[in-house]
Amino acid sequence: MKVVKFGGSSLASAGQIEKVFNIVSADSTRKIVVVSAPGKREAKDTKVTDALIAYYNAFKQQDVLDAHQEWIIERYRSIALALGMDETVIDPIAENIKALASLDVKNKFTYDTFLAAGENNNAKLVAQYFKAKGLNCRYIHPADAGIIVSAQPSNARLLKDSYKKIKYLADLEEIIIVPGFFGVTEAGEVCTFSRGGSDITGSILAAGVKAEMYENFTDVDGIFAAHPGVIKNPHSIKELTYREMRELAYSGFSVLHDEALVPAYRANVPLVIKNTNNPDHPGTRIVTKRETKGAPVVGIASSNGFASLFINKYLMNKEVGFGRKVLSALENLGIRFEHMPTGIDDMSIIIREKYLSKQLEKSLLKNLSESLHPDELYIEHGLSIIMLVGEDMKEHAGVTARAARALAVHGISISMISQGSSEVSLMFILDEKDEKQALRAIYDEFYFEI
Ligand SMILES: Nc1ncnc2c1ncn2[C@@H]1O[C@H](COP(=O)(O)OP(=O)(O)O)[C@@H](O)[C@H]1O
Ligand SMILES: N[C@@H](CC(=O)OP(=O)(O)O)C(=O)O
Repeated sequence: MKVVKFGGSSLASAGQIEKVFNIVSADSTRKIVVVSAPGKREAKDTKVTDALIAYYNAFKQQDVLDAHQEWIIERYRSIALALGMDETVIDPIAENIKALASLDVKNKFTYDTFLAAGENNNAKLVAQYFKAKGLNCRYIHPADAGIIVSAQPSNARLLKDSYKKIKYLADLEEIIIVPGFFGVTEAGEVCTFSRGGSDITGSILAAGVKAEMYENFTDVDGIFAAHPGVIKNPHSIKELTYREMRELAYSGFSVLHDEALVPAYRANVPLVIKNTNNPDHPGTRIVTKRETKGAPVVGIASSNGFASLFINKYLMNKEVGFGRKVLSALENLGIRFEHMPTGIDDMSIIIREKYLSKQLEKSLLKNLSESLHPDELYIEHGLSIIMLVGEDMKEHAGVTARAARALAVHGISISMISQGSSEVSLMFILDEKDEKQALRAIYDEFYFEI
């Protein structure tokens, strides 16, 4: 059996839902369907999830709510009517959206309950439509599917025991329609994964029922070798390993949530990214191991919003415990870090700017200055990372030199270079203003080999 997940772009309108129906009914092994909330119909449109966030903010500020509620209800109404469904199917959806305003604003799961309503109502609507079209299907709430998660609002993690329950879904007769993006805590509270988390639901269910495949449907013909917003007509990748995808998802390939890889990978379920608008295209397969050797660089990702904490002290390499003191200072302030390129006498800690408030920054510099007495200590903002990814990079000499030369030719200066010992990825850290040009330069350098 296959688990199929349809993203918001695949469910944004009646026309899209019609395509989803055709895809599901074309293959009788597609038994579990995970749906997102209606997404954008065109670039400037608003996703239902974002409209629910705006609704929640108004609710929290005790603002007027009617316009927010109406906009969301209207999204579902226009879809249902265009699908030829009876107007009354909207009644329970409208009631549910309005009832959110009676939740307890102080409950830490209220925000998640608002957001989850986007997928929950959509899954019910889709199931009703599929049924009316003669498909033997059933809506199942994540609590009944067995998706039980830790009580971390907006950042849920599946509790391992959940898999014991989830596997019963494999024995059900009907096609199962499950809303993505959220689970419930042991106390029964609705708790979402982080944004884009319907991909995680699909992966969990695929692992739980030991699916033969997890098909993730979106609006592109698979994963491109670089962001389509920066590179015109980028090369589409036929096959990627889980490790490569993990690196790419981490560093900016927004097409798949990076946490969605683990469940499918551990259960050895192959994952395929496919296009709802072009379902005959084979898409991109994500596999545990590649059969044939690949090009040195299979994908190039980039991401901005990084800061670098720079510490220099003469004879740092001889000072026992130096690194521990740096990491303890970060830990004590609850700051997570991403990378740590080092030299003999210096060390840089790369941190996402969103996790470094002005106040934290001040405390961090003060603590480090007192505990380390460094020669130099400062934080640089406005950095981007460019990540070249490929498991077979280690077998090709000169990848770093080629990438660095491509940047030099365009006059782009590199702040730092970092490569882990597994050599799956090679990272350049540079000024945010150079990010797009750097991506184009490196893409052009490796383009013909990808
Ligand atoms: N390397 C990449 N390959 C393919 N798509 C990418 C890549 N990087 C970013 N994207 C973007 O990701 C989008 C799909 O992700 P998302 O918006 O989450 O879709 P969905 O709503 O279907 O879940 C694509 O439309 C594309 O613009
Ligand atoms: N609707 C949620 C969850 C999700 O996964 O959506 P999508 O599949 O459209 O990325 C969000 O926007 O974050």
